[in-house]
Amino acid sequence: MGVDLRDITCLFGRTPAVRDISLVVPTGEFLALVGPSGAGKTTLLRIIAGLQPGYTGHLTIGTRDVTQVPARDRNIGFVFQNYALFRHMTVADNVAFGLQVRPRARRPDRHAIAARVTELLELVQVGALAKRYPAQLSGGQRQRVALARALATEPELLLLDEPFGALDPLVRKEIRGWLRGLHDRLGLTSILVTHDQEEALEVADRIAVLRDGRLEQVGSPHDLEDAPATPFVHQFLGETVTFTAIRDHGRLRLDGAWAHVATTLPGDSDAGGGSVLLSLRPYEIGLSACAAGENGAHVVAVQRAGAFTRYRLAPTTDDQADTLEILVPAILPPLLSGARCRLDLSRARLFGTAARQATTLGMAATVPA
Ligand SMILES: Nc1ncnc2c1ncn2[C@@H]1O[C@H](COP(=O)(O)OP(=O)(O)OP(=O)(O)O)[C@@H](O)[C@H]1O
Repeated sequence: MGVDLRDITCLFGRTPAVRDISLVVPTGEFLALVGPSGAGKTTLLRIIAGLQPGYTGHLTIGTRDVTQVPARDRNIGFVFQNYALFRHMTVADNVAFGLQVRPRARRPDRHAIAARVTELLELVQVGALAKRYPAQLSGGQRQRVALARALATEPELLLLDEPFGALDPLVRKEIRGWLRGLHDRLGLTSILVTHDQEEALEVADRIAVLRDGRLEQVGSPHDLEDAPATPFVHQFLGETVTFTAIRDHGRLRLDGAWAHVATTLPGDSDAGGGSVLLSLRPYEIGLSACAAGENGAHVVAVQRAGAFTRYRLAPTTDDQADTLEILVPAILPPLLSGARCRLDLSRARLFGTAARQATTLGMAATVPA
């Protein structure tokens, strides 16, 4: 069941928690909602769930305008981090609960409920734990049971708010891969709120980045990495190294402390002036030995970091304030501390001050540098 949000705004007092968000989540998609704390992720999820009154705009789930439809009639499954299981009920009773509280006309009989519970517990791989109480389960098992409970009423839309937040990283990694498989097998539409960018990049078809209640960008992990709409999106999804450059008749030149360092820069499709932000992942910067007479960056420190070598570089021998750290695959011949080198920044995304457009080298390569 797809979701269509149109011009959704939600105020708490006079403070907007969600501002004018329009977003379509097609049937079958796995969407991750990410953003800093307070960005409005939970509020948006609660609006879709029907748990958040007082918003404006239009919300369609499937083909139904549900703006005025209460939560219990939306046929949605929820799993929240703190959505504790009922402690006094067994695992099986917890999962059966959603079916048992249905009005008599829509409630399956006792045998059908028992069969459904068995099927769901098998599905989430906790079939042997049906008679246990929540206190007798591990965190990962509890979240699987919470998921089985959410799926009991056969929702077509699954909303997950930090469902794995309390789990240790290894269990978390395993359970999210498993959740993605379940989503595909059951043909669900899922929306996952997460603080964990890696989790979002790993499981989601598309990621919606929220900031201050606004939708900053929505796209596939690939889109967001290759063509982030704003520096914020690029920085939010991973570590970055940034430089400022000046636009000068279709060419770029670095500004500030790095201006005189030998550098290969990306092409620029904008022939105007002004300054540009160059943003790269630390492992996207290339290092090579300087040509004779070139003014290279200074290698201040070299340290092996797993599959990478971590270099600390400075623009001059006595500038310690502007150093930057980059990662280079450790299989490349190492440069020694004290060496001088040319920087290859050609993989940078460019963010113009006016247009806020991202350009990758691939997109800009048709324009002579
Ligand atoms: N019931 C409420 N009353 C007043 N303000 C609220 C309420 N719920 C949320 N807010 C505010 O709305 C904004 C968005 O909150 P929300 O919980 O949606 O953010 P979030 O992105 O989910 O944050 P987190 O990642 O920390 O959970 C925040 O500024 C928050 O303080």
